[in-house]
Amino acid sequence: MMSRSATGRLRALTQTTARIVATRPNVLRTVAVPILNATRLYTTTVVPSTKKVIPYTVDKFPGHVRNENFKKITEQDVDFFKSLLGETGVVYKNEDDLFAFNTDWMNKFRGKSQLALKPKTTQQVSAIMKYCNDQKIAVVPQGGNTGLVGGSVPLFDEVVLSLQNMNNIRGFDDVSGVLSADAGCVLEVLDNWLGEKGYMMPLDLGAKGSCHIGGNIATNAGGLRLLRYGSLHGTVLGLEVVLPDGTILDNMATLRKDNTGYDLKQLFIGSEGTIGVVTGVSILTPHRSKAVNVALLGLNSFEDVQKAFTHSRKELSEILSAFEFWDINALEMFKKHAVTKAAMENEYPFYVLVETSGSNKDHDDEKLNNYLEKMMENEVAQDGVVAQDETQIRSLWAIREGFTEALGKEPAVYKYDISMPVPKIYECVEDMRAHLTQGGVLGKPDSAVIDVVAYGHVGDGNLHLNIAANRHDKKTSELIEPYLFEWVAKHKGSISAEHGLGVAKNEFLGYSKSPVMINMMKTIKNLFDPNGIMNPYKYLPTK
Ligand SMILES: O=C(O)CC[C@@H](O)C(=O)O
Ligand SMILES: [Zn+2]
Repeated sequence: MMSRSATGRLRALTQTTARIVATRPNVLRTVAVPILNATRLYTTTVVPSTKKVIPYTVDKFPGHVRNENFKKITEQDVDFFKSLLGETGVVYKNEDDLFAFNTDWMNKFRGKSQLALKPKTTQQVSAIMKYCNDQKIAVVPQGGNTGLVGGSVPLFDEVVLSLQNMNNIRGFDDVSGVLSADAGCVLEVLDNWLGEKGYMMPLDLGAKGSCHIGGNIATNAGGLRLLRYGSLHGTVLGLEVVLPDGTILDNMATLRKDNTGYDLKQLFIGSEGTIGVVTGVSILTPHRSKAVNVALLGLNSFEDVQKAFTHSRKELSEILSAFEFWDINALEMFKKHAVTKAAMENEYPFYVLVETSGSNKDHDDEKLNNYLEKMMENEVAQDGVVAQDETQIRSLWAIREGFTEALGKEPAVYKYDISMPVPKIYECVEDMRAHLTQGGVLGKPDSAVIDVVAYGHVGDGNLHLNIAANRHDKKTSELIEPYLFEWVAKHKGSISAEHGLGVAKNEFLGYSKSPVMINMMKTIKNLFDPNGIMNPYKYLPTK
């Protein structure tokens, strides 16, 4: 751990496990200090609890109307699906079993589907889609169901098409690093499997223990490694997709270069199951880094967060693999719900987590130490800890990955995932706090809003603004929306940086896309899905 004495010199702390400390400016060394004891909050399987009474989405967020062009499921339809998938591939009219398919993991959205299907092959997915298209049965493709905008659960009686039984690894080329897998493979399972071969998945999310690679692609999930490895639009080389009419689009390419025509796969990345079902993927995977370091810094202002970020790009350059931030409010929220010891002696308004990944430990250590030393010397950072082993690395990441689940334990939470120029990020948070205080819903003991907390991916200009509340009420909702979206649009940001639109953000698309663009999106949707059966009521504005 590093800390600054009153005289501005760096000093060793007097605690007991192991870390880096600066004894005087320019010299960093490892000393005995404690590491926090944070529990990992994300459970490996996120299953909603049936014990809680969750209101239906259509009751909680009124205004949705069932499209009566869609057929209601009959016993004959169920017989067809059973003949195709067998008894075990069909879940019908069993409230308990259907609960997990109807409810998102945050227990925020709940549909009324009576039928979930669990195909094992692409051919079965194709037969299901052909049947549903012919019969005009609405379908919601579902992966690990860890989304945050209600995109993977039905609203009314749409059939849930779960990819959970399609979880085979199809192949791996250890020269090119290209992995081919079924869409239902769990991200962490793929990452562990690749780990044994010295490779890793190019994306990492807090929900890795539950989310499916197919869902990641359908939502264009960003996550914690995007800064280093880029988005799925770059790493996905090929896709296998079943179109709404059952056609199998086999584009499982493994080529890095291919300039022959429109790059069709890109359309499906981030399409949230509205134009096809992703059933297979080939993805470029990087080598697993031999040397990984994680440092946590305490800072006084968001100005300093930005300075720390700019310096990290300059000083750490090619070994920088993540740069995440959170504010003290997020940390307090984490501590409220997790068993944890403080990572630092004092508290700071802001924290950043810096990760480096490289192939030469000595080289990386030296670079990181130089960077940290500069941050301390220049008073950009007020305090810092550096993880000494894998357990400590996981403990520091557990804080960053734990905010979502901690917030999920609050009575209600308004979640926003926005991107904008980095200097604007915290202005947005402060502005929202002032706006809610002025509006009379924040700041008093009986206020509807408990706290406004902020964290996110600084390197990607992506802020996760979360407003924890005692209840969802009209006054608070109307104060937040469309105020926040107008703010984002004014600063040329995006109303959904990485979580997608689903049923939570689709009506606000106009704040991020022009009418011309929205019309073009609608044309694409109609081209692929003229009957509109794929994940209806979501993604595009309905009003
Ligand atoms: O809870 C959220 O708002 C963000 C979830 C996820 O995108 C993250 O970065 O932790
Ligand atoms: Zn995120």
